[in-house]
Amino acid sequence: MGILNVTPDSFSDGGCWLDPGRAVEHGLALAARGADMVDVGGESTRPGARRVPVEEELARVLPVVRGLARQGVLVSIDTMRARVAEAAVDAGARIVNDVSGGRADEAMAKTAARAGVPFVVMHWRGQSQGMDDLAGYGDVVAEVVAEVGRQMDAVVSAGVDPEQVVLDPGLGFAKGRSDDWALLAALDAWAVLDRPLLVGPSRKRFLGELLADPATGEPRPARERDDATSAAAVLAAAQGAWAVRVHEVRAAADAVRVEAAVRAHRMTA
Ligand SMILES: Nc1nc2ncc(COP(=O)(O)O)nc2c(=O)[nH]1
Repeated sequence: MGILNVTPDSFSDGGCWLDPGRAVEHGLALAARGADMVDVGGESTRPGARRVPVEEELARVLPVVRGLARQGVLVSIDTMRARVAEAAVDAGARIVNDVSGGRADEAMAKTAARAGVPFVVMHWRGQSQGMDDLAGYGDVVAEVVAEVGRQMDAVVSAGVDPEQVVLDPGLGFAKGRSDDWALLAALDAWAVLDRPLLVGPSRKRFLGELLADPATGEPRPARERDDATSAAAVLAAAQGAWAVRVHEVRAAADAVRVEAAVRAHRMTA
């Protein structure tokens, strides 16, 4: 899943694709470089981000969703708003990716149900302003899986077809320093929910901290975390992830193809 943030303030690529024409070009480039789908988002979800008015979010994403869908790209809409999801599906989006898993907008689950498209339910504990202090787990893997399981039950009871649900551990969302690593190291724990898993490690803080400058302790800059992202992508693929959400598609797509080749060889050996 290639990331296409049409925002001025996303943490690693904010402002690059605000022009719809450039955004569509970049989405096509992501598809050409190996993305099976392109995730279009019009509202940054980085910690501390302020909400964007719905009209502004619509204005940012709809021309891009339309332009990409028209060219045959499988488009996912990254939004917490039912109204944006509905308009994006009308414009050709075929997946609804809601980082709040239907919790930020009570109309979202019914909208996703009506749209009849795959619905990503990500682990989320609250809006970006206070997200970091919503961390705090005893057993992060067990608790996150349980919380997402409950959220999946909630959207299914609102009418979403369980077969359409995709789950996501929400790396970087209400997670402390070691939580992201614990989750990435134990994706097999999600098998209990028996749903495809989307994982989003790309350029995130836990990678930056791992790669911090030994002299200064400064985290590696976000744009210099793509190699680590590709490594995380392989580890997710090796644990059976359905998809990995990344900025630098070519590197990650090539890396997971290596993993698939090794896995295929093992099966035939
Ligand atoms: N399903 C899903 N969607 C997401 N959307 C935005 C971000 C934040 O990263 P960005 O600002 O680089 O898009 N991360 C996720 C994620 O981990 N999973």
